[in-house]
Amino acid sequence: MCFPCGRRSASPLALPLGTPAHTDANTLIVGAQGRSTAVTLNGDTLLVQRNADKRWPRVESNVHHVLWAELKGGLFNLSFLARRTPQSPLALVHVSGSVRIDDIERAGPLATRLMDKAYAGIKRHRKLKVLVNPKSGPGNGIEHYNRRIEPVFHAARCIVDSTFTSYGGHALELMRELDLEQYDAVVVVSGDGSIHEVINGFAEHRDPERAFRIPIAPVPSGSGNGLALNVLGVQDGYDVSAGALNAIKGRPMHIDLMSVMQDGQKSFSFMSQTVGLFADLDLGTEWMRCLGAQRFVLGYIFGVLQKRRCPVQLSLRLVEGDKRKMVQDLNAYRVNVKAQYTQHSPLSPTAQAPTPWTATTAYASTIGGTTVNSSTPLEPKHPSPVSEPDADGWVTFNRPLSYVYAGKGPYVSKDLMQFPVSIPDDGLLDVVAQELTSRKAMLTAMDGSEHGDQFWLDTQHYFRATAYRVEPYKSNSCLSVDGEAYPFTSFQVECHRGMATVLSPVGCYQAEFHLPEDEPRK
Ligand SMILES: Nc1ncnc2c1ncn2[C@@H]1O[C@H](COP(=O)(O)OP(=O)(O)OP(=O)(O)O)[C@@H](O)[C@H]1O
Repeated sequence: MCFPCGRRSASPLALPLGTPAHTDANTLIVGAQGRSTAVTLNGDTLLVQRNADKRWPRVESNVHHVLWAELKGGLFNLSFLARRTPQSPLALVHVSGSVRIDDIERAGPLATRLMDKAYAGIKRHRKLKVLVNPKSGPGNGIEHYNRRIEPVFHAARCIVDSTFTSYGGHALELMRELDLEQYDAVVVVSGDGSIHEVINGFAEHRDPERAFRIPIAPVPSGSGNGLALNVLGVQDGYDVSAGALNAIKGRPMHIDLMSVMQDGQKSFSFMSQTVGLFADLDLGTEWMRCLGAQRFVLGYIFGVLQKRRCPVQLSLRLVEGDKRKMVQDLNAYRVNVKAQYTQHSPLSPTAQAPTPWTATTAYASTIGGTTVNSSTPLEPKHPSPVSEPDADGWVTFNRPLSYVYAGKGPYVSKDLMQFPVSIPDDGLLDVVAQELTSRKAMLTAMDGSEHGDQFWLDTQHYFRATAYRVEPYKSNSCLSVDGEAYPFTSFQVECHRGMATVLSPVGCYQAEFHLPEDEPRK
């Protein structure tokens, strides 16, 4: 019999006469006549047919979505995640019932085979520290946790220690004191603000190096959910069940962190820092939190109509300024990481993710916007937007700005792939300097921003750098770090290679970005 999430099985019963026998060696009939369920494992495909369920009679899934399978006291129990349609979120399905006496000998080995495949190389019974932010996004974190996340952990027999955060800064305090022996991963049911706190809590831990080796698993319940989108991909980036599955089955992946030095204080950022238009819209739309990600779109339109100049001086320690080369580096990286990422690397608190990425081709040194790498002899079409480098290799951006947006990870929200060529662990951060341009051009730039199309705009200057500095020449503006408000004073950011760890289903950011087939947009 199949039960929706939460209901428990019937007691083991001898099946009545007349129950159909199993149809082939890979199929097991579970439950009593009339309400029986056929469970078939064929390669990696799990098929569950439950004729009594008129709404969802045929459930197909991948064996990697199996959370648990066992034969216990004559009952066959199976829990897994499946999609009702290819676009649906993952739903929890339970099958539980007695098996025929004749089939008992096959039921045990089938359960073992399901579990061996489902957890190949992955530790079972993960010990999870779960943080739930009740206030993130539209404020339904607790409901999501109780209805859709905790039942998945329960089905996978995880050992869960959960805390609902009570105030801003609570997650940071908990992570600062975290007993590192106790957990395999920290699961964060929130948006990016609570992840920012977890990172900074680890940084303040008495053993920060070990704390940063504890992988973070984002479960999206905020507005932007940048980390969840980058780790889970666009389809699953807003699916709390996919986030829970990644907490149970994901493998460690290194990510770079960025230190933000401001007024003698150091903090860490995992996603982004922005001043100008995007900081104003991020921080100025807090009151629209109930709208979820839509608040960013409305904030952008409002900001463009105001057309304010971003009052800062931007300097960078530049490594690459050739957009085409960046796309080529990204795709070389993706080929490499997919080959390196083993499906069977085990997860334990001390497990090592694959080593941080080293570019196979040396980075070009880029001066004044012109790449001086002999393999990509592109001539600049326009006067350079940056100065000649000083003795320490710093250049200064010399055009009026609408915004500066810097960070790691392609998506900052579902509607904006701001850093399409970002690589998780190469020690470089991406810096976007958007020139002040017409309102029409800025509104048009929204078109395709979910695919990163704005990357190709001539007025969008895109740099890869090891560090950058922002010096405001006015005081009345905003700085947003990972979506959190910071003082609007001078700051310098440096990239720290592979410093933190996240759980990932695939070992790299899940976002495709390629060279355009036709000419880039102007
Ligand atoms: N119980 C609470 N009451 C008030 N604020 C809280 C509480 N728990 C956590 N917070 C704070 O809520 C802030 C916002 O949370 P979060 O970033 O998770 O959501 P969001 O801003 O909607 O999502 P995103 O950052 O993805 O846009 C965090 O900075 C965190 O400090």
